[in-house]
Amino acid sequence: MFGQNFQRKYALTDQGVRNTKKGTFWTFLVNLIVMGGMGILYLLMYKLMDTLTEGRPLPSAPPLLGLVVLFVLLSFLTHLQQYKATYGLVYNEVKATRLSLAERLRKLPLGYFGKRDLADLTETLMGDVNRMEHVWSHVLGYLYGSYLSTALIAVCLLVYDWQLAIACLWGVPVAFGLLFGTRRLSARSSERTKKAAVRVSDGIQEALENVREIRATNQEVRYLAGLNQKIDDHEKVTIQGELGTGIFVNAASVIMRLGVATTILVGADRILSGQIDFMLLFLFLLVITRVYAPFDQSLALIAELFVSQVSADRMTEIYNTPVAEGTAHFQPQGHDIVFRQVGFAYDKKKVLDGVSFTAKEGEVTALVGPSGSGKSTCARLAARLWDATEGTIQVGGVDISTVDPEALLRDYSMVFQDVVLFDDTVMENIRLGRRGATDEEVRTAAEAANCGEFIRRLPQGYDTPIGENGAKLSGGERQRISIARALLKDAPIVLLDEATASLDVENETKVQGALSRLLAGKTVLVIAHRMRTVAGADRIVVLDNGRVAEQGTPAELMARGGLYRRMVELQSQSAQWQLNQA
Ligand SMILES: Nc1ncnc2c1ncn2[C@@H]1O[C@H](COP(=O)(O)OP(=O)(O)OP(=O)(O)O)[C@@H](O)[C@H]1O
Repeated sequence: MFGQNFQRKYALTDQGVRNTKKGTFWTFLVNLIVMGGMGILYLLMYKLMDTLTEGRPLPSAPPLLGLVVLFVLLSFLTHLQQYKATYGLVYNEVKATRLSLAERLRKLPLGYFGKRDLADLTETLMGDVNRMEHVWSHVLGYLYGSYLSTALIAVCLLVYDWQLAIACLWGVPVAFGLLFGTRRLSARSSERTKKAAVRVSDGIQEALENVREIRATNQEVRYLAGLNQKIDDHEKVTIQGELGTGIFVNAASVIMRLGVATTILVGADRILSGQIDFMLLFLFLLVITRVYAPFDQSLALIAELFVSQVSADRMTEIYNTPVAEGTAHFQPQGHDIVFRQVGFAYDKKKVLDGVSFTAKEGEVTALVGPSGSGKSTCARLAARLWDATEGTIQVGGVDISTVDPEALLRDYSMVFQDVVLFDDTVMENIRLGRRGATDEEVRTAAEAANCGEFIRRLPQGYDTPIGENGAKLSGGERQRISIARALLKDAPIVLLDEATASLDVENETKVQGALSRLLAGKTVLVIAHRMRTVAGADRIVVLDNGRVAEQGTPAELMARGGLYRRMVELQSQSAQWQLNQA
């Protein structure tokens, strides 16, 4: 019952499965003990009836009182344990699940993040886990515990009097059948609601991220109208979904309660024909109230279970996506990067084909080519941010597809155009380059990256918080911080993606000074659009439409008169372009 399928179905951790078992056991016990309470009531009634009809003396109070006290005590203790095993333990499950999902996401190949965007994944980590928390704490244990206790009670009733038992229990399978029959409908409407919710989060995130562009193009009214529409759609499908589920749950509950009427009818008929006495009918009526009580609650719970299946599936999908794996033991002979007949496709679109080149240790290898020719893709593959679909990439003679990405990336520093900074102090943002670096080492790296001067001007120097994604810094300052990080890491391979593209002349000179310190003696793979930047490279690989068009030293390529030369000439023409020429 609680095997692997169960675990996957409800996206539970191993501990979560153990907790659910405990919750089920205690719910089972609680239901039986409460049923025992009904037994005491029945006994009391039986004795009273004897007194009234047969004139027997009233039963002695102490044993009955003892029984009641025992019942209260047992009931209290089992409820307490049930509470602990469901609500208490499950709150840890939420934390454990979020951590294990985050851990899994950390290891997934970048390609996965193209399939599910940020808002979608945030919705899983926050919304879906929250929804499942309610299922784990309020549903699973109760439901499975109630299944077991009802099955046991049903068997006892059937043995005792099968006709009355059928009269009182027939509604249970019919009600459940109705809910299970409409399960697909609930799941589909829940999926619609979920998609609409993700569209709303996407819209809000996009609006916040692009607030500058929206204002600059006077699109506020149009954009907000679009967002409003998404919110209205979400509201509509949510109401439709809840209405649909509500109708089925209430119908199932009414059907189940019809069992009381049939029990009375069958019971009355059998009393009249002298087959049973009134006390037996009374016993069955007492028992069915207890059988229905947990199931009444369960019907709503089952509906919730169906609706929440979409959330569980979205979490399980993360667990089931294969992670980029490999050996943690990475000991290359040197750090030459060798591409051999590398091919790559994003989904089905092939963007690299038969790419071969070597970026040697101690040299700067520049990747150039028209926009969309595959330069950034090559850099991503070189760091195993994605895996090549054809050919091999080696670093120091080791095929990188066999190396654990985390172990591999210890040997890489990356400086990209879009620098990512965290909402923390300058000091901690640079220290990300090498955890455990001393304050002094951070300062030395910052000075070498020409950061010292602007950091000293900040109100609290190195201890100044820089806002979300470094909002309080200029483009050049952000880029120099990322170079300081790379200097601190001092990895043997440096990947540079158009690092100086968006800077003014003064900043560019400062960044370039910092870069030359960073690059000395390393294997450097640089993606550059400006031919001026790459004229000093040792080797240039020219990509065109996903293939290597030509490669060699800048002088060789100039002499060859191919694509590289054309690009150099085109850029020197455009360098003379001025605003008034438009
Ligand atoms: N995540 C992605 N999913 C799908 N296609 C992508 C993705 N990233 C890039 N591409 C496509 O792959 C091709 C190569 O892109 P790539 O970014 O490597 O080129 P590039 O030479 O670096 O371009 P640019 O100089 O404009 O940055 C392009 O056609 C691009 O549209």
